Order: sequence, then C-alpha cells, then structure tokens
Amino acid sequence: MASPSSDLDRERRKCTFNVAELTDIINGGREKTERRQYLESLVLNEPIFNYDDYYFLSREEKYSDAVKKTVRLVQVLKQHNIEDPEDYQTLLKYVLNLNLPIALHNSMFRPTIRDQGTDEQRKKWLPLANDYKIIGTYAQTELGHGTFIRGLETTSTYDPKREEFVLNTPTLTATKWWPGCLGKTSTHAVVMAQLYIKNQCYGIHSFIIQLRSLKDHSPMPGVTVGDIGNKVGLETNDNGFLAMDNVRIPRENMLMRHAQVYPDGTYRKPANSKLVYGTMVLLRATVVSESATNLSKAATIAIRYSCVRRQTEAKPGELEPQIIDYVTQQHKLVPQLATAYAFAWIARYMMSTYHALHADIESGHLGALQELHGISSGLKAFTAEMSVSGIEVCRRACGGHGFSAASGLVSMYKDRLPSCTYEGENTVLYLQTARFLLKCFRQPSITPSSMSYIQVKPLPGARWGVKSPEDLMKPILLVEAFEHRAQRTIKSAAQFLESQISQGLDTSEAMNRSGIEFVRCAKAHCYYFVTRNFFQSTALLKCSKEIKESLLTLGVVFALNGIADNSGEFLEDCFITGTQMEFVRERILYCYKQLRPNLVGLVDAFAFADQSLNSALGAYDGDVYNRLYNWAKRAPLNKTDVHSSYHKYLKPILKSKI
Ligand SMILES: CCCCCC(=O)SCCNC(=O)CCNC(=O)[C@H](O)C(C)(C)COP(=O)(O)OP(=O)(O)OC[C@H]1O[C@@H](n2cnc3c(N)ncnc32)[C@H](O)[C@@H]1OP(=O)(O)O
Ligand SMILES: Cc1cc2nc3c(=O)[nH]c(=O)nc-3n(C[C@H](O)[C@H](O)[C@H](O)COP(=O)(O)OP(=O)(O)OC[C@H]3O[C@@H](n4cnc5c(N)ncnc54)[C@H](O)[C@@H]3O)c2cc1C
Repeated sequence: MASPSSDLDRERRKCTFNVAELTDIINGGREKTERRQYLESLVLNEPIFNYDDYYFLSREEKYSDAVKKTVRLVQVLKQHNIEDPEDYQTLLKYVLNLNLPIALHNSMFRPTIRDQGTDEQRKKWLPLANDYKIIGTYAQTELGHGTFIRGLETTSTYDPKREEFVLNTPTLTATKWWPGCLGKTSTHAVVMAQLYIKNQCYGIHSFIIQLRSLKDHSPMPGVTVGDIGNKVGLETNDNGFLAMDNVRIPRENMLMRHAQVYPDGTYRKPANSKLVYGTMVLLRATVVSESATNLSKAATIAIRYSCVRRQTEAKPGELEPQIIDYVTQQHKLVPQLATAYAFAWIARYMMSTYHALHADIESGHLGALQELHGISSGLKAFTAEMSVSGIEVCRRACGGHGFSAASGLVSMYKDRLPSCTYEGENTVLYLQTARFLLKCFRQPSITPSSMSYIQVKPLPGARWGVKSPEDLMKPILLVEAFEHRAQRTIKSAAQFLESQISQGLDTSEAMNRSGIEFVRCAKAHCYYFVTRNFFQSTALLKCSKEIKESLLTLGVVFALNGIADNSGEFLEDCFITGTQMEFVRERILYCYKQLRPNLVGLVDAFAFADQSLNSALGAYDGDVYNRLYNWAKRAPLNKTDVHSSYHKYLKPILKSKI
C-alpha cells in the first residue's frame, strides 16, 4: 500500500497554481490572510483549544468544555484588544470548531441593541455587553409559534403608574423555546413580546430582560429558565426555555429606536413594522457565509481522504487506485467543491449587500427593507439546503470511516442541519423571496437593478445557443440558461396565482395553492443569482491564468450540475434539447478531468487549520490510519481491557452451565 502522506505530497506537486495566491483571493487579499494567520496564532497554540478528544465527551461535558473555551477566548480577545466583529467571525470560521454558548450574544443580542436601541440605550447596554459583563440571547420563538411571529403570545403590558413593563407567559404555548444560549449561560435576553398599553395590543416589540442574578447566576424572581434537552446536534449549545410571571422591567428597557412608549403611555409607531425583524435579516446573511465555510470544510476532508484512500485493484497485482480516480467519486465531490467556491463568493456579495442596504435603511430609505429581505431570505434557504446536503454527500463519500465521529463530518452534519430551520424555516423563506420576485415582476419601479432581469419576458420558443460541448465553457451561455429558467418559472408562478384567483379563491388560499410554484421560482432565481455572481466576480480577478482557469472550470461544474440535476425544468419548454443535455453530461466529465490535478490544491487553498477540521480523515498530512487508530485507542470504552459490564452482566452467562 502507498503511504498516505506521500499520496498527498504527490497531489500537491501536481497542482498547477500557487496555493498561497488562491488563499489570498479567498480571504479577500494578502492583508486579510495575514490577519487571519495572526488570529490563528493566538488561539491554536493554546492547549485549551485542543479538540482531540472532543468526540468522546457527553452532552454535559461538551457544554462545559465549550464554556471553558469561550471564557478563554474572551480573555484572549480582551488581552489583544480584538474588538472588530470581522476578527471574531474569522476566528469562528477558520479556527474554532464549535458552536459557542455565547453565539447568540454576539450574533443577535448585541446587534439588536445596536440596531433597535436609542443612543442612550446603546450607551447603557453595549459597553456591558461588549465587555461580557452581561451575556445575552435573542428570545423570540415560543413552544406554539416560530414562523408566525405576529402570533407570539408573550405579553409586555405597560404600567404607567410605575413606568414599568410587566412581562408574562400567559399560556404553556407562550413559553419561549429554542433560543440559543438561553438555558444555562445567558444573564439577559432580548425578548420579543406583544406590547399592550391600556388594553390595546400594538404588536411585537423588543424588551431587555434580566434572566439571572449577576451575583450567583440564579434565575431572577418570576423567571423560569432551563435547557430544552438533547437535540440532533449543537450539543455545546444550551438552547433553552423561558417562562415569565409578572416580571417587571423599567420603561427604558423597551428598545425604542423605531417605536416609542412615553411615560404616560402614549405610543409612537415605527416607520415600518418590519424594522423589528432586522436582526433576523442580519443572521440570514450570516448563515450564507457559514454555509459556504462548512461545505468548504467538508470538501477539504472528503477530497484529501479520497486521495489517500485506495480501494479495489483494477488489474491483479497492481496498486489499487486512489478512490478519487473513480469518476463516480468525482461526481460526488467535485460538485461540492464547486458549490463551496460559488458560495464563498455569494457570501461575500450577501454581506456587502447587507451592509450597503442596512446603511440605506439607517438613513431612512425604508424601501431597502423589502429588497434586503427578498434577497437574504432566498439565499439563506438555498445555501443552507445545499450546504447541508453537500456535507452529507461528503460524509457518505468517505465510506465506513465517514460514519466514525473521528471523520469530523458527523458532528458537522448534525450541527449544520438546523441551519435549514433556524432563522426562518427554508420553505417559509423561499416563499418570502417568491413574493418579492412576483412583486418585482408586476412592478418594475420597485425592482432593484440586481434583479432587472425579471422585467425581460422570456420569449416563447426561445432556444439555448449552445452548439457544441465546447460552448459550455462560456459563462454567458450558462448564465443565460439559468436566467431563462428563472424568468420562465417566475412568470409561470404569477400565472398560476392569477388562475387560482380567477377561479374564485381568496388571496390567501390562492397563495397557498401556488406555494409549490413559488418555491420552484425562488430556487430557480437563487441558482441564477449564485451562478451569475460567481462568473462575474471571478472574471474581474487579477490573478494567474492557472487560477482563473480553475475557477472558471469550477463555475462550469456548478452550473452544469445545476442543469443536469434540474434537467426537467430546462427541457419542459424545449429551451434545452436532448442533444444539448448530452453535451452537458459530456462536459461535466471533461471538467472533472481538467480539475483532477488541482483538487488537493483547491481544498488546501481554504487553509483550514487541522484543529478547525478536527478530522482524522482530513488532516493536512493525510496520516489517516494512524490518526484513526490512535483516536480509537483513547476511546473511553478502551480505558480498561476488561469492561465493568463483563463483571456485571457477561460473566454470569459466560460462566453458566448449559
Ligand atoms: C445560530 C442560530 C441562531 C438562530 C436564531 C433564530 O432562529 S431567531 C428566530 C428566527 N425566526 C424566524 O426567522 C421566524 C421566521 N418568520 C418571519 O420572519 C416572519 O414571520 C415571516 C416573514 C414568515 C412572516 O412575517 P409577517 O407575518 O409579519 O409578515 P406577512 O406575512 O404579513 O408579510 C408582510 C410583509 O412583510 C414583509 N416582511 C416580512 N419580513 C420582513 C423583513 N424581515 N423585512 C422586510 N419585510 C419583511 C413580507 O415580505 C410581506 O411583504 P408583502 O406583503 O409586500 O409581500
Ligand atoms: C437549533 C435551533 C436554534 C434556534 N435558535 C433560536 C434562537 O436563538 N432564538 C429564537 O427565537 N428561535 C430560535 N430557534 C427557533 C427557530 O427560529 C424556529 O424553529 C424556526 O423559525 C422555524 O419555526 P417553527 O419551529 O415554528 O417551524 P414551523 O413553522 O412549525 O414549521 C413546521 C413546518 O410547517 C411549514 N410551515 C410553517 N408555516 C408555513 C407557511 N406559512 N407556509 C408554508 N409552510 C409553512 C414549514 O415549512 C415546516 O415544514 C432555533 C431553532 C433551532 C432548531
């Protein structure tokens, strides 16, 4: 058998481009790479951030270990004056390999205060939160409602005599359920509740509630709080429940940047009722980025392993091939790699669009709200869905060892799975994007320039301009196919809705009956958007010819697999012919061959530290078998040669007389 590490060495020598150059491109420039390396150096050298035996820990141990790591992380951040949220994101993405029990503090609690608090509220709460003197979460979802926010039952009733709000959980179903870091860690929460003043309900608003004593962490009077129990994954996170019984907070604890309650109980409504949903939009944009990162990690593990793993001699006596040389294996993994790259670029687009539109909103241009919501909802759902299914493809592609926790892919899959549910269930979000697409379809005036394609009506009888397999290397033709599909499915969803209404259904029933068409067009739009963005952005890069070629080929793989996997949608109006579909399949194989020498280089370029992959199969040196063996030897069951269950149970039957 060939040595696994020499297999990877050989792969690295075959690579046609400079991996460090591509790493800089992925990071967004040399300076960003250096910053990332600096941040890595602060954390990776600390034994406390070692994850070697993480997969052996129980749920409780995992939570406790995560708290320990979190506290040390906070100390490191303070010690080195690291305050930039981008640095924190970099650490989460590339260095740490766990969901922190303060995740919600940084991703939702602080941003909600920043975006929904007045200047005085920011001044009061943000220094405490930034300094981790308090730890907060975002408590919105209840036992009875997650999706339908307007249906939340928690109440916050204004008492003008004492200038206080009184928070209550009036029913079992009003109990807050799921918020991350709520069960055991957080001292405070932004709680979303129905605002009542003089018996009138004004809808959902945000309130800051103290959950636990800052002296001894015990629950505050009237607060019942705890962990919701074991889940599929996210074992380090104490997703929690919360019930409140006449919990009083000062009037100043309602976040009043957009809506205000004055001391006498006078209410001033926000300029737009959806401003209160702002933090969710930010998180949806972040999910796009996390989906990209995690799929990149999974592809790194599975591709390195597939270059090391050898199976089934082709001819007697010959060295068994590396499994990556089976085209079926390439057909599993290369599309995941291509998707990871396409997502890395759409994530960058999503974050910059978020910041630009958020700035517009802050300066009073509220029209940007629906654009941002329309774009971010679909992209969150699309990237989460493809990333999660891609991670599972990578896991299975590792065969038996993919089922071992040591692969790193099992926990990755389990921890990413809820990204399809949290921050807006995917179907629900696709439906929101579809609503926006249909609105743009009908009203050119509200259509953002990035979506102006919707205004171009697809010509009946339009045909794809591809004449040969070589034409499939032309981004313009690939983007055209996705654009056509998106235009056609949006138009068809609009027509379907109209047909339902013309049959006499009321709007909500007609919308419900059109749901499948809506989701179809939202997915088609997202595929188009991601493909177009990848080709447009990578075409502008100043880099070596070899890197450009590899990126172009990855883009072609992403696009062609999208066409092959959704072939019915391109064939049903004869836009693509059967012959062109044969070209597609042929070109996919061609691209795999082109990319084959560079596969390890393309995953090395993500530059994940071994610690952040925490995988016996995917480490940089490829020393898979030693890692698996040494890891298994450390398993708790192997602490003794004879297990205690032998003495308790096995021995009596083994010793009993037949
Ligand atoms: C690390 C993990 C952390 C995880 C943290 C969490 O999960 S925190 C919890 C996350 N929870 C969620 O994401 C809940 C998901 N649910 C929602 O966001 C929302 O309830 C919903 C979008 C589905 C529907 O909201 P509503 O019922 O208020 O809205 P409704 O259906 O009446 O739509 C009214 C109009 O508002 C628009 N609208 C809805 N949300 C909007 C938003 N954030 N920004 C701008 N506009 C928005 C709609 O497009 C629609 O426009 P038009 O009428 O013009 O078409
Ligand atoms: C790991 C995890 C962490 C979370 N963290 C937090 C947190 O920190 N804070 C917080 O407040 N919440 C949190 N949540 C809650 C999360 O945001 C909700 O679970 C999510 O928004 C989905 O809502 P739901 O559970 O009500 O699902 P449901 O809406 O009940 O969905 C069930 C099914 O019904 C369908 N459905 C529902 N409504 C519609 C509709 N209008 N049209 C068509 N189909 C529909 C869905 O598509 C889905 O198939 C978390 C959840 C998880 C799993």
